[in-house]
Amino acid sequence: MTSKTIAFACDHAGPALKNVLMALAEEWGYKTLNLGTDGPESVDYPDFGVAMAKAIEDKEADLGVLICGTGIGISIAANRNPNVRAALCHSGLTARLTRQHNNANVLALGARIIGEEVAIDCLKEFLNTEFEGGRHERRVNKLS
Ligand SMILES: O=C(CO)[C@H](O)[C@H](O)[C@H](O)COP(=O)(O)O
Repeated sequence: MTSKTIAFACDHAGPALKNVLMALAEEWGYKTLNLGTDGPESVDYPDFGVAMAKAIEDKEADLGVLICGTGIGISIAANRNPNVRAALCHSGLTARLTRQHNNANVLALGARIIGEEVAIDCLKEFLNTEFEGGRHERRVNKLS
């Protein structure tokens, strides 16, 4: 059992995938924080990227998952906050490596780019992988 809280946010391209991933995270013992959006009405991804950044900055969540059509716009928005290292991933391997090397604290996914199984794989690797530190710590420190 983990006491970590994972925040989830998406634009209108992501509610279906967000619900699948949130349910899985809860099944795996994580607390979840849903920052919306929850319906198909068109919204603006920066609003949700910024909401995620605030949740990370305020320590309401330990890690986050962002979803938009490509994962690009919403990760750009979140990454403008210096507390966020959002990584756009398209495979379990990239999700694992961004935890090991970049200490990414937010996983970004493109709901119109990858399928559900790949997204689940990304989430599993992201949540089950620790930062390696060492030479990577020096590089991550230079990001801020
Ligand atoms: O920000 C994006 C592109 O990097 C996302 O894919 C958005 O979800 C997309 O732009 C939304 O597009 P829509 O035509 O308004 O659904």
